[in-house]
Order: sequence, then C-alpha cells, then structure tokens
Amino acid sequence: MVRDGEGRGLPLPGESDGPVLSGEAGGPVPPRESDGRVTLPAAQQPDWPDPAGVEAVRAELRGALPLVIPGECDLLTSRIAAVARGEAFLLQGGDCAETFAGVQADPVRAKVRTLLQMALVLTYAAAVPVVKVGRMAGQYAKPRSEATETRDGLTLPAYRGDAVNDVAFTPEARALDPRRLLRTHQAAAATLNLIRAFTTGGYADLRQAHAWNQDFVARSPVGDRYAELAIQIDQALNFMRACGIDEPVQHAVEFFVSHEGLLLDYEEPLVREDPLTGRMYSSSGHMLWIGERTRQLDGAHVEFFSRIANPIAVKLGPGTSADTVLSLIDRLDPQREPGRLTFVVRMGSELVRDRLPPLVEKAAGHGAAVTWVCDPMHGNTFKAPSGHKTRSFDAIADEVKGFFEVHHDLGTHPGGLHLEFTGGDVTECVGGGTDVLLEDLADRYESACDPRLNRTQSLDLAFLVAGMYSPG
Ligand SMILES: O=C[C@H](O)[C@H](O)COP(=O)(O)O
Ligand SMILES: C=C(OP(=O)(O)O)C(=O)O
Repeated sequence: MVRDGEGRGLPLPGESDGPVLSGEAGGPVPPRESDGRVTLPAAQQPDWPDPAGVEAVRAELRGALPLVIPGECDLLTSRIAAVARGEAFLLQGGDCAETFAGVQADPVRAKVRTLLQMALVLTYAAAVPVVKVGRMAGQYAKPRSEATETRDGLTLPAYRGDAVNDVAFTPEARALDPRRLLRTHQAAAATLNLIRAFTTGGYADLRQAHAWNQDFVARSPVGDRYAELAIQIDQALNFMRACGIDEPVQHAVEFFVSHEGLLLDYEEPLVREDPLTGRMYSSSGHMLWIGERTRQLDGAHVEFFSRIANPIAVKLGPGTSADTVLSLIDRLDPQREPGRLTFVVRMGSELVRDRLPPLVEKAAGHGAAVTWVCDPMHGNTFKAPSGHKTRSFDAIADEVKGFFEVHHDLGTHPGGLHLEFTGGDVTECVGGGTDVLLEDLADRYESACDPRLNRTQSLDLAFLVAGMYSPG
C-alpha cells in the first residue's frame, strides 16, 4: 500500500503497460510534497527551479476565479451519458498545444467554426446529435518523450507547453517558469470568454452555416460538398417555418472545453467545492483527461482525478491491458455513473482492430457505462524526411474505420472522435482533400508540438465518419 496525503490506502496494481509508462522524460518519478495535495509519484511534472516561486503561484491560483462551474460540468456528464447509451456522438478537438500568442479572436473563432462545421456534417448527414467539446481554453501543457532537446550541439529543456516554457530554442525561452501557470489561467479565461461569445452570441446560429464556409467553398471539393449540405439545411429550416413551426433555428450551441490535466501545480489549486453538494470539481475546464504517459494506477494523476467530480477521460495506447482498464474503472468510476468516464483510444491504425476488442468486451462485462472515443492522431505519428513530425490522413481515417468496425462487431457504440485540428490552412498532416505532400510540410507548419489536421482535412474526415455512422 502507498499512503496519500489524507492517509488513505491506495492499491498498487503491480502491472506495467509498457515502455511509455516509466518515469519518461525526467528519470524516476519524484513523490510530491505533503500539504493536503496528492502525494503520490507524479510523472511528467516540470522540474521547477524555484520551489518558493511555485508555492506563491499555487497560492495565487487557489484564490483565482473558477473558469467553469459544477452545473456546467454535470450537464456535460449527462450529455456524455447519452453518448454512452448510443444516443449521441462526442466530437472533441482543437490544437495539440494552445499558445499564449494564439489567444486572439481569429484563431479561436476558426477553431470553433471548424468544430461546428464538422458537428453539422455529422448531425445532418449521420442524423446523430453531437456533443461538442473543444481541446481549448486550457491545453497549454505537454508531456514529452525526452526531457531535453539538442540542436547543433546545444541541449536545452524540451518544450513542455506554454504553461511551462516557451517553444523558441534559446536558454531564456526554454527556462521553466512557474509564473506561466498564472498566464495559463488568464489565457484560458480569455479564450473561454471568446468561445462563450461565439457560441451564444449569434455566430453559431444555424442560419450562419453558409457564412462559416465563405472563404472555403471556392477552392475545395469538400467545401462544395459542405455548401450543398448547408443549402439542404436552409431548405429544411424554410420548410419547417412554412409548416408553422416557429423559430426552428437554434441560435446558440452548447460547447464545452477540455484539456489534459497534466500539471498538478496548476490543477490542484483550481479545485473548488460545489457549495450545493459539497462535491469537489476542477474549475479549470469542463472535462479533463489523463494522458497515456500519466495514467499509472499508483500515480498522482489517477488519484487526483478520482477526487474530482467532472466528466473525465483516460487515453489508452496499444499496450493497455484489459486488467488496467478494469482497475481504471474501479478507481475513477466506482459509482458506475453514466457519462463520468470516457476512454480515448489511440492505438494506431495497424493495431486498433487487434488491441481494442478485448478492452471493450471486458469493460462491458464490468458493469460500467463507459464511453469509447477514438483518437486517431497519436498512434499514427511519424517523422518525414524533412524532419517534421507528421501524420497521414489515410492512416487517421483507417484508424477511425477500425474503431467503428470493432464496435460494430461487438454491438457496442463507437462514441466519438478526439482530434488535433486547427481552423487554419496549415500543412502539418499529409494527404486528405487538398493533398498535402511530404514536400509541402515546411510551407505552413505552425504547430508548437504535434501535427494537426487543417480545416479541409477535418471536414473531409467528418464526411467520412458520417458515412461510417450511417453506411449507404
Ligand atoms: O501530444 C502529445 C505529446 O505531447 C507528444 O506526442 C510528445 O511528443 P514527443 O514524443 O515529441 O515528445
Ligand atoms: C499527449 C497527448 O496524447 P497521449 O497522451 O495520447 O499521448 C495529447 O492528446 O496531447
């Protein structure tokens, strides 16, 4: 047994899931200090140079305004419960790594717009309600494979997200600075404010579906296809109005935000008690997930997540055993609350058909209404000859296809998609409608970390998935 800060006994499962679960990118995982916070070993935490500075930041965050409130989190739990029942589809996506420089109206609007367009395609073409969750307003921290990066003989700390250091390759930029956690809170608040404005202030009105496409339709086949769909939606709305169904248009959309709950010096001080129920909630985002590199059963992240009442997710790579899945269910969803726990599967297109079935089968037999979501990005990364990290659209589409096939064969519900995309016209993933080639990657490779689908590729994928949902 290991004891946490409150003296509770925690089981040590004794199972290892493979190479990524060691104390990667930082050597042995250090235990955390005992002041009421989680004291178990925490992987992937920055080795802050100034402990007193971290304490001051934590104290400030303890007094910071919540970004989200419990009622919103509970609403999302109920929406995800519908996904688990097979009545809706979860669409979660956004940047790999948000940046402070990206806190501006245009890029935020473009990401919201891409997600809304994808959701519209799925809702209309596959006739399934879509729960919309941005990887936004909090996705500022990255787990890394290596603790350092070397270029031309110079070795510096790896970039760990704007919450920790800056991506520029200079000693000053790469220095770990805990005060960035405060900027993270401000950046998340400003982004969320914009998202709330875009999604409730008329921009997300279904009558705007054409406008979302304006700069797009002229130059891509998928844009044309989307334009056709928008015309059909208009016709359907006009028909309903003519039938006397008043105000059939939804003027606002429900939109939630999520991020990886990686940095415990940020997440722990932002937990707030719901005065109505006494339950503890993360106030840093509606939904948080545990990454593939930090889901150790005896680690701090699983313990931290077990204490918050938000809807949560765990990433599962190809090395995950069915026993680990069952232990995660017992630790994170002991009440078997529908909508509470989502598994985001990122196995790679070559392994998903082989590795996923036993996990889904065992979980189904374990009495939990978990939601299964496909992340077709993280298992399909490779290095291009130019040195860029990239992903192929075909492999991404094939992993989604494999995910759907597995669920179809088992009679379970393929609950959703978790994607890295952006609203811009980047060249980071190869293939897809506009056919980005390996030689094109350098043109507009703007990601601070991993390659994202551009807007065309995202919409292409949405049409493909709509076809998988309602074949024929
Ligand atoms: O987004 C995920 C991880 O942070 C990323 O894949 C790690 O990348 P690395 O292997 O380059 O560190
Ligand atoms: C790091 C990520 O993924 P994973 O934990 O699946 O590697 C991510 O989604 O940003």
